[in-house]
Amino acid sequence: MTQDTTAPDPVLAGFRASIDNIDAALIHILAERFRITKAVGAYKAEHKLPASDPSREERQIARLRKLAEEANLDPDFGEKFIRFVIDEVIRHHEKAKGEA
Ligand SMILES: C=C(O[C@@H]1C=C(C(=O)O)C=C[C@H]1O)C(=O)O
Repeated sequence: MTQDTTAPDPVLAGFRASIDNIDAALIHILAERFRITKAVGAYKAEHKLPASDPSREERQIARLRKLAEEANLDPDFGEKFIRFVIDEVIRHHEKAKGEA
């Protein structure tokens, strides 16, 4: 017999309510991070500083991999996620330099 996927499932709905709250928090946290990195981009453009700082990124990634391990999160996933975010920030910084 196939499962009726339209029937309300309060257990699944409870899990999903929590996932929705966590996703909302992630969006707010990311928005706040991009708000501050935008200010960094403007500062770098004004002071003719390079858009990226690979040694800072290396330290961040090492720190976050350790935090991920301690939090029982796959450190490779943690690194991929922060790399994705940082690459987007650098793209914004390069654009800000082009506009300065
Ligand atoms: C935000 C900065 O600019 C870049 C972006 C980073 C980030 O998103 O964490 C880190 C280093 C830089 O490559 C910075 O230099 O601090």
